[in-house]
Amino acid sequence: MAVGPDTPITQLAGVGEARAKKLTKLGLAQAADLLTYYPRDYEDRRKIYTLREAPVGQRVCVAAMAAEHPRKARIRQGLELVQLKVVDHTGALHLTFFNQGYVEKALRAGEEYIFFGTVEEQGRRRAMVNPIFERADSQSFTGRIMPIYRLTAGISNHLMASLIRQVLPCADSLADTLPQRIRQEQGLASTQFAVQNIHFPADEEALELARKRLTFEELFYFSVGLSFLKGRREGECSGCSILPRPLEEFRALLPFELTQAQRRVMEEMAADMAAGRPMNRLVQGDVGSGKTVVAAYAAWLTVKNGHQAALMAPTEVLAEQHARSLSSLLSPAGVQVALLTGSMGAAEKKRVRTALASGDIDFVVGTHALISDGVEFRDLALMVADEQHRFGVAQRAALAAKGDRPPHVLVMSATPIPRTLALIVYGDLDISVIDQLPPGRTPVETFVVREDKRQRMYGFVRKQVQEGRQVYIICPAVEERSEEELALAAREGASPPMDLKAVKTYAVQLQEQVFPNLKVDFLHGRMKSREKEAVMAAFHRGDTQVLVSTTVVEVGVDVPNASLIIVENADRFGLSQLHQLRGRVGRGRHQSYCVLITATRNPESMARLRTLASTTDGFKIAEEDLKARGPGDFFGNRQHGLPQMKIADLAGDMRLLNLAQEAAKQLLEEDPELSAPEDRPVLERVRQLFAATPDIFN
Ligand SMILES: Nc1ncnc2c1ncn2[C@@H]1O[C@H](COP(=O)(O)OP(=O)(O)OP(=O)(O)O)[C@@H](O)[C@H]1O
Repeated sequence: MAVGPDTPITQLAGVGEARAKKLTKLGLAQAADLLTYYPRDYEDRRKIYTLREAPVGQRVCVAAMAAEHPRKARIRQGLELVQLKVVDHTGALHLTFFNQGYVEKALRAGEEYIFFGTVEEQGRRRAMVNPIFERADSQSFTGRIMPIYRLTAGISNHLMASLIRQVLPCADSLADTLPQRIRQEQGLASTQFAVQNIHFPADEEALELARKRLTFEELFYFSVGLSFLKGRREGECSGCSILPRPLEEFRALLPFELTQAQRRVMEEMAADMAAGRPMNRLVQGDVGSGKTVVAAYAAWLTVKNGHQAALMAPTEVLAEQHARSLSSLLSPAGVQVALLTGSMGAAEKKRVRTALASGDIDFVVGTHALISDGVEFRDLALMVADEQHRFGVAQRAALAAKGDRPPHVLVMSATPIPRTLALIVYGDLDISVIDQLPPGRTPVETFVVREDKRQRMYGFVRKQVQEGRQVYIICPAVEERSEEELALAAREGASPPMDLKAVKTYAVQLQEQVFPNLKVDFLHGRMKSREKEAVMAAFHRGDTQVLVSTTVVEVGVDVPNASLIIVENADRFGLSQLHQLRGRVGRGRHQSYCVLITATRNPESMARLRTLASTTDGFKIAEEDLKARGPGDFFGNRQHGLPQMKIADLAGDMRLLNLAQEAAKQLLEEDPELSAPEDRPVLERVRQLFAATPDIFN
């Protein structure tokens, strides 16, 4: 049967109904899907050893002849094994296959095979368990560089590779969608060559060429799509024009001088908002760099121009804090600030909604509830969102559809994102970076500590409190662990989350047994909004000295008098998250400390924690985190509304990204509508790639 790009996988050899279901889970339904299911890694199986030379303990290929008929034996119910001896002119090797009954018939005495597996020494003899094998004259899976694929239970790498081998011939019928001139300029291989060699590379050089071609292509189509998105916005002149006002007028409201970086970002925003088209800007800043005041400035400008502004915070705790501080900052300037969160009483919510619709409230601060149905604005001209909100393309489009014209959008990110990644995830946004901390901050001293130092650490807590400071103790609470954290813990082979300190129990225990003379309180995400508010307010006032909490204090919480943060089970958190947590201290004039407690013996986990202890540069930490966890985990399964990358390695493909962006720009300058015959396939590919992104073409 000839396989074409749209041949269903069920027609491939080796795929029954059960396997088809599993493959569908991986997004594989037809031949074309397999062609773009790129390997995650490769294994060099080119060298074929003699039995004597094969190194012990490594996965290697050996060539040998079956010296006998395989012997099958049933050990017990559910356990069956096949054994045989293979030989070459240098020696012998004993093979054992568990539960692979077919081997009995697949291997024949006197025939030559290649076996791939780990050579073990069993006493004086050499052995291999469950090797992969094929006839010596075949060399499909041995004797070459083998692709390693992402898999799912019930689908082996061997099977995946054999499926891809079946569909590879149809790569020949693929048209090359990259215009010839771009291919030539960039020195790129053809589609056929690239697809063939990304799966089954002839050698390292061919693999490199294939990877370059496919990565470039992916980044190129992505860049073209983003240019369309941006271009559409720039064509929209319907944004609300916000007239600039002297920065000094706003500065006069503040108790401190703005940093140079804050001023620069404020000017960038003001220029965007005055331009008559909607602003779409991402403001990044390390922890404590003073992002709130930048957002406050945008809101102040908007309101002073007679429009409304909204700010969405990632948690209720933070929404309350922002509402409080922004209200005290901006009300002297005549700005009416209100809070709106999901758990407020119905009557209260109704009152705020009515006031928003009538325009009595100028600036509303809330959680995600703000963009839920039923919230109407008289004249919303600015939306400030947090990066954690997944406030991607789709959400922005939904919001734009609410009013008469799209509002200005400011996305705040407390997680410094490496620049490559920011370009990809927020590629359709302009980016500003607050790369300076307010003056007078001393870096937080960070220590990685083992359980046996616990008593000393409690002593340190008492000392800090005696000096008038306050302390956070963070526990990863069972019920609040995200899937991301669970996956991370599972990967590191950590025990199930039973031993984790549950917040409430731990707080009570500390109060009664460890700090009877201090005031200890606790906070977690499951508490009622009012309770949370009361706990945070008491901590802000300094009534509580030790606050035991889950990561609800992770982002944004600002209590400058707190000088010590202790993180229990620190190895369970991602690096960027720990950096955020650490950012809760060191926000005032006092020398501050971060203590990371861990019981882990895993060297990688320890290395990660030490990285954190050695630097306070959030961008450096984010890069390490990205390297360790990969972009998928780094962002969780965050929907940003833009296409997923299949091959581009976001941490490392900066140079290719630049080339691809340049090429995209040049192409669109030459042919803005992509209407020339050789450019039309580009348009088609971009359409497919961005099929799920609302609003890109129309
Ligand atoms: N230019 C400045 N000079 C002095 N203090 C400042 C300045 N800008 C902001 N601050 C203060 O620094 C603290 C941190 O500011 P803010 O809460 O805005 O940080 P952030 O960037 O949101 O950090 P995080 O992401 O950690 O929440 C606040 O107490 C704020 O009042």
